[in-house]
Amino acid sequence: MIELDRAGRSFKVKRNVVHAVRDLSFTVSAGEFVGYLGPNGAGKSTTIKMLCGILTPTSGRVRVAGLDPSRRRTTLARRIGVVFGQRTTLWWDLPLRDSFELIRHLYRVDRAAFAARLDELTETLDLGEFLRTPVRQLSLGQRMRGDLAAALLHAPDVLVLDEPTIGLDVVSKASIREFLLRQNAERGTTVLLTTHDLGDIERLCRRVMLIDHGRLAFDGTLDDLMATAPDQASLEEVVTRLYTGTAR
Ligand SMILES: Nc1ncnc2c1ncn2[C@@H]1O[C@H](COP(=O)(O)OP(=O)(O)OP(=O)(O)O)[C@@H](O)[C@H]1O
Repeated sequence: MIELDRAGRSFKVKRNVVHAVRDLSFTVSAGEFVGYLGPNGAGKSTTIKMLCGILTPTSGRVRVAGLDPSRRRTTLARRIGVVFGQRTTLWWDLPLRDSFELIRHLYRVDRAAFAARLDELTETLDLGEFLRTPVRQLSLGQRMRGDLAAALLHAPDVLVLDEPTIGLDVVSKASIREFLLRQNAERGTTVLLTTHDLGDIERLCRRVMLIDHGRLAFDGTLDDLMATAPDQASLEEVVTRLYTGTAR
């Protein structure tokens, strides 16, 4: 479902070249739920932007649902849902329901399919109480649930999440995690999750990829990841060792 073959992306900054992502190869199969970890500045957001076609790779090849994201961005938009936890894709002054209606038009979702999907998402994400509330009046947790619904209204095959639980309290996090697990298990949605919250990884991901300085530093199961450190180490300790290079 997601395929990177020696993908790279660099940026020219004044006279220097920043290699945000280099020589990155991995495959995510349909139905997988994969955690994508890495320290600040490792290249996670750059990877995600290449996956949704916002950035074109400067080398190598990227495919999502068989499509070249930067060339087929509009076609791909029907197959992929993206949530950037730090930013909203909703219209700030509009009631949540109106944002969803605009998204229905943008994605040309059939009216009946949209109504059914919205009912389902309203129930599973518990949106009923604030569907008529302008987005700017929503709490962070409510807004995040709205953003998740917006990313899934067109029933995409792939969901890419960039820090979807950032700033949320434990109860809101738990309900979003529960929702994502169900979305993956019941609908078979492929999920790539970027997060600095290791609780998200422990609760949701069987497979973990770790990127550091733009390169893939680990790709395996959560158990394999834990096995890189001595017994009894917590996930936080394991990841810290990898980030600081003591395990390499
Ligand atoms: N548009 C840009 N122009 C120049 N440099 C960039 C640009 N976008 C990203 N970079 C650089 O590329 C590197 C990777 O950045 P990226 O945002 O992908 O990291 P990240 O892993 O998402 O980090 P964080 O966890 O802090 O969000 C960083 O050194 C960053 O400064």
